[in-house]
Parts: sequence; structure tokens; C-alpha cells
Amino acid sequence: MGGVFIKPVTKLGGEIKVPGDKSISHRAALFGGMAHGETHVSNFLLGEDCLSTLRCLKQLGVSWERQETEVWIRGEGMGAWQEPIDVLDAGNSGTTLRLMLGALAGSPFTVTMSGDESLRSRPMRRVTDPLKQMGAQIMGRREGNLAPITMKGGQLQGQSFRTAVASAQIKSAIILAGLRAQGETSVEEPALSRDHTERMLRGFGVDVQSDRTVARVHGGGRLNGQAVSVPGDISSAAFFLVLGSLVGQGEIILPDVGVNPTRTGILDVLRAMGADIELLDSSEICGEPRATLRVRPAKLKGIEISGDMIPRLIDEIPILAVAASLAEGETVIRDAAELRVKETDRISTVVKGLNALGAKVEELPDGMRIQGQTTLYGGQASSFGDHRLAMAWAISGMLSREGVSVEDMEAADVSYPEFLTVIKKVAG
Ligand SMILES: O=C(O)C1=C[C@@H](OP(=O)(O)O)[C@@H](O)[C@H](O)C1
Ligand SMILES: C=C(OP(=O)(O)O)C(=O)O
Repeated sequence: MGGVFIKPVTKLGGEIKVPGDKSISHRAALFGGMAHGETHVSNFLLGEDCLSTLRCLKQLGVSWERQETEVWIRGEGMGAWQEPIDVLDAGNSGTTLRLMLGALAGSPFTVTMSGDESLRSRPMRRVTDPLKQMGAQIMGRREGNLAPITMKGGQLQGQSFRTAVASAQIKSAIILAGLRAQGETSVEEPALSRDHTERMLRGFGVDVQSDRTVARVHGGGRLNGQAVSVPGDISSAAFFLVLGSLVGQGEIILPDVGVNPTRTGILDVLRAMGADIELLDSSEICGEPRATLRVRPAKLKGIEISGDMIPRLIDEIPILAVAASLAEGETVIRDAAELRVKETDRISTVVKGLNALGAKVEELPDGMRIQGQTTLYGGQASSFGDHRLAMAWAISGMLSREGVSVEDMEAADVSYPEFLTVIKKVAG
């Protein structure tokens, strides 16, 4: 099918309300399904990934209703979950699959979970191994590493884990299993990944202790239904922070964006590169900080991104690479091998895609080296079904000389269904 052509822009302006945060929407629905009593989620993300979580909950017998972005979940506790009569399909969503496995590890029934072709190629032993050690019986392709995954949950024993990578999905799966295990469960990660699980479980009444890179829970914690207000997704806002910095004219206002410090690496890095980004009207609601972001044009310069900064901006690296190709000087991204196991191998796809548009990017085993001040001439780019690539190539088209035709632009529906409508509006 032909691509969607995105033309260059020379000015832009206006206010963009990005949709609800994907990570927080997943957790609000899942924890609402685990809780006793009603949970009301407002500003739920209507992206395919979060709808997958709702669909899986329904298959487990959890009743919920949705009106636009408002979701009401009538939780009866996890003991009320029923053995599903079909495979739970997580679609394109690693978060759905991995957090569901953690939540289901203590359920005394058999469940099979799967997903689309991309998800069925992503590593699952990082979650199935710890859950097996806690007592779940798990099988899957490639020794339990690839979905479809079949699990028979049951009595779990709390354990202490140290993960090889900083991953909120691994951390969350272990914590959720720990809620139903005997004794204490702890998980230590090499760097702090997003802490939405820890924050939101506290909001649902669970005692979660965390000390930077270590989180711990005791079994038997009870979740009570809550009202959860979801802030705007900073990972979606990132596309407009880059666009607003690099198009020469106009400012963009992004109201009510989540600015959880475990997710604001993109703000720190863009500002260090010279971006003019202001935070206005800061507040905290439901345990999550949020603010209005205002971005104005600025000259960007290259930067080194590595170490503990990487988990704080892991999903923003595709769009950061686009910014870096138009900044002055060189940008080097290291310690980001996790990118190779996202929806696509985001090191290889970003390097090849950007170079095809005129950039000069060298692939590194754990990242990339991007030469600045190149001209993005434009051309063809494929998302390969990866939503973050689709949107990064669209922004590249708006910043290019001749525009970009994006193959499989529909992938953006995974996290931002309105994306194309919004960029047309903001470009005037
Ligand atoms: O926990 C989450 O909601 C997510 C965690 C991240 O993955 P890892 O933490 O596994 O790297 C991120 O890439 C994903 O978009 C959402
Ligand atoms: C990797 C991502 O999500 P998930 O792991 O949930 O598929 C993402 O949103 O970039």
C-alpha cells in the first residue's frame, strides 16, 4: 500500500493536547481489574496497546465500561478472575503481555498469551524466568522466551531478584506476582526505570517500599478501587518538542503532560542541547507530576547520551536521533542495546531510515553516532509496523527539504491514533 506523504513545514503554532500516557493507562486498567470496588480512569489512552489490556481483562471476566476516554472498571479482586476460554491477545503491546503474566502468575488456572508478529519476536524469559522461580509453571517457544506463552499459575514464593537490564516491565511483572506470593518479593535493577507501578499501587492502597533502584512488596496486599486521572503522554509530546524546536517559527503549547522524573530524560537532554522548553502550571495528581510544556524554536547542538539517562528516555530515542541529525555537532547514544528488542530493532531501523533520508548516522552495537547539521532531503521511510518510527519519520518529513512518504503510517494507532490529524492542524 502506498505511503502517506508528509510535506515540509516552515511555520507552526498552536496548542496540542497529547493523549493519555500509555504506561499509566495500562496500569490504571490492570490494577482496577485486580482491585476490590470501582476504578474510574479518566483520559485513558485509546491506542491499540491499551485497548489490548482492556480486551484481556474482559476475557478474564473483569467487567468494565468505556465512554470515549472515560473507563469504569468493576473490580472484584483477582480471586474472581476466570480461566479464559481463548488465547489472550496482547497485540503489539509488550507492556500488556509482560504485566499480565506477572498479575496472572498467582492465578490457579491455565492461560495462554500471545500477540502480533512483532511481539512474538520479543524476549519474554526476562519475565518468565523470575515467575518460574516464584512457582509458576510456564512454557513457550524457544524455552519459554517467545510468545505464545502458556502459564499455569499457583502458590508463589516471594524472592529477591536483581535484573540484568533496567526495565519497568520486568520490575512491574515481578512486583505484581509478589502481591500474591508468600513473604517478601524484591527487585533491584541496574538503573531506575519508570516508577508508575510503584506510585500507582500505593494509590490503590498497597504498601510498596522503594529505594531508588530497589522495590519491594509483601504478599497479601489488597487493592481498593480508585479514581485515576491519566496525564498526557510525554513520549507522544516528544515528537512536538523536537518539531517545535527545529521549525524556525512559532511556538507549541502542550498542556497537562506527565513529567514524572523517570520519564523526563527527553526534557533534560533537549534542554542540554539548547532547546527552549518551559514548564508551566506544574502540579501533582494521583501521585504523578504534570505540567504544561511550551516549546519555541532554538538552535540545537550535539550531545552524549548514555548510562542512567537511557531508561529515562528509552522510547524517545528515535525522535531524538532525528533532532540530533539537525543539531550542530555530533551526538553519540550508548548503553541503549535495549532498543534492539522493542517493536523493531530500533537501532538498526533508525540508522538505516535516517541515512536514507540524508542523515549521516553510524550504527554502534549499543547505540549510534549521529553527525549533525545534515540536510534531511526526504524520500521514503517505512515504519515496519513500529509506531515510534512512523511518527519519527512523519516529523522528519515536516523538517525535510522535500517531504517524506511514510510506509505503514497506521502503526501510529498503537499509541497516538490522532497523530496525523494533529500534525496537519499544527502545520497550518
Ligand atoms: O512499563 C512500561 O509501561 C514501559 C516500559 C518500557 O519498556 P522497558 O521498561 O521494558 O524497557 C517502555 O519501552 C515501554 O514503552 C513501556
Ligand atoms: C516499546 C514500547 O511499548 P511496549 O514495550 O509496551 O510494546 C513503546 O511504546 O515504545
